This record gives sequence, structure tokens and C-alpha cells, in this order.
Amino acid sequence: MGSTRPQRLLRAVQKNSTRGDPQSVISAIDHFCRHKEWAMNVGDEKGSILDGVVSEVNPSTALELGTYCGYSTVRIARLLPPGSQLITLEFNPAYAAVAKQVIAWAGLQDKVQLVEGPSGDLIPQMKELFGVKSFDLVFIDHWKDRYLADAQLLEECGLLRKGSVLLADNVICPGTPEYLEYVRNSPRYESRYFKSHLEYTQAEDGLEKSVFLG
Ligand SMILES: O=C(NC/C=C/[C@H]1O[C@@H](n2cnc(C(F)(F)F)c2)[C@H](O)[C@@H]1O)c1cc([N+](=O)[O-])cc(O)c1O
Ligand SMILES: [Mg+2]
Repeated sequence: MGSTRPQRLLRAVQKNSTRGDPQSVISAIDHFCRHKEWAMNVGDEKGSILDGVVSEVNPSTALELGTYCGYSTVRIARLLPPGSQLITLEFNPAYAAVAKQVIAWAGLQDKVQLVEGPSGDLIPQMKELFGVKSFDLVFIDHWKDRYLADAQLLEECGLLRKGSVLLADNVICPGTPEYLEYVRNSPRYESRYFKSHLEYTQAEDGLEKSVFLG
């Protein structure tokens, strides 16, 4: 059984970065994806926009939908203040296994709770499983046809408060048209588009930042 791309990405991290140094892990993944094998990480260009929003929000509780190999998990967790927590949801056990090792290699395992399963089941359990009152920041980067349903589920479960920030990847490429239409037209959100490029390419893509107004 040959290796998978996530496994090769993990090997590149262990070979080309320093244990306990998140920035070196980020650089090793970006180098691997730019020069060896493309992978669907948010990447360095959109990643800088993500960093800016994380720093601005300075969340005590953050949620990520779609861990994949843990690249954006590391980007977010490295910026979190002491005592804050990032919960990241991953559906695919093989991806979760790789992400756990990437997060541990970066030394960020104490700030991150990686939970395996479908968002539809897990989001309603956030309060009872982790004592979450509400999320200050949600980074949405999972299946594009789940963005809208999961944003509405977060609302319905009372997991958003006045000022909670949703940051969505890929709103242009591959695109999330119904989510975009919702957050841009709903009176419950103040939404803004950050134009960028699809990771490691020159294609247009961007992030949509939407503040929940309560
Ligand atoms: O399809 C893309 N991303 C889909 C990403 C999907 C990832 O989210 C996980 N997930 C599914 N449900 C959950 C939850 F939350 F339920 F646990 C987590 C999946 O297992 C997968 O690891 C994509 C594609 C391109 N591209 O250029 O094609 C570029 C990108 O940046 C992309 O993100
Ligand atoms: Mg993405």
C-alpha cells in the first residue's frame, strides 16, 4: 500500500521543520505544496489574511471546520493567547491521524482539540462536550456545500454571539455561492470579501469575513 499525499506531507514536515517551531512547520508545508505536491491548505497568501483576522479577534474559543492536514490549525493555534482553545472538526480518520501528528510536531497539542465526525452531529454537542458557551471565531474550510447549513446550525445552537466572526475559505474557488449570498444579504451579518489567490496558484480566490450581529 503506497503512501498518501497527507502522509508524504507529514514526512516533509518531520524532515524539513523543527519540532516545537510552528512557523517552520508552516514553511515546510508551503514549500512541499509549492514545489512537490499541491494540497488544499489555505496556503501562505490567504494564510496571512487568516493570521490578521485571528490576531484582530484574539479568540478565547475558536472553531475550525475541516482540519485536513492541520496547516490552518497550526496557523491559528500559534497565535492564540494562553488559556484559549481551538476546536477543529475532521470527518476523515486518515486525515485526522496526519493532522494530529502535524499539530503535535508544532508543539500546539495543548491548545487544540481535534474531534472526528460529521459537523451535523458534532456542532450540537459543542456545549456539552467542551463547555463552549459561544465561539469568538469560526474558520470554515470543509466541504463547500456544507458551509451554509453549518453556519445556520451554529446560529440555531446558540454558538454565535454578537461580534462572533465567521471566516470562510474558497468563496470564489471552488466557490460557495449559496453561503456567500446568505451572509452578504442577511441582516444578521456584516460581511466583507478579502480578495486573494487560490493556494499556490494564480487563480482568484478569497476569504469572506462575516461578523454576526446577534
Ligand atoms: O474541497 C476543498 N476543501 C474541502 C475540504 C474538506 C476537508 O474537510 C473535512 N471535513 C468534512 N466535514 C468536516 C466536519 F466539519 F464535519 F468535521 C470536516 C474533510 O474530511 C476534508 O478533510 C478545497 C478545494 C480546493 N480546490 O482548489 O479544489 C481548495 C481548497 O482550499 C479547498 O478547501
Ligand atoms: Mg480551503
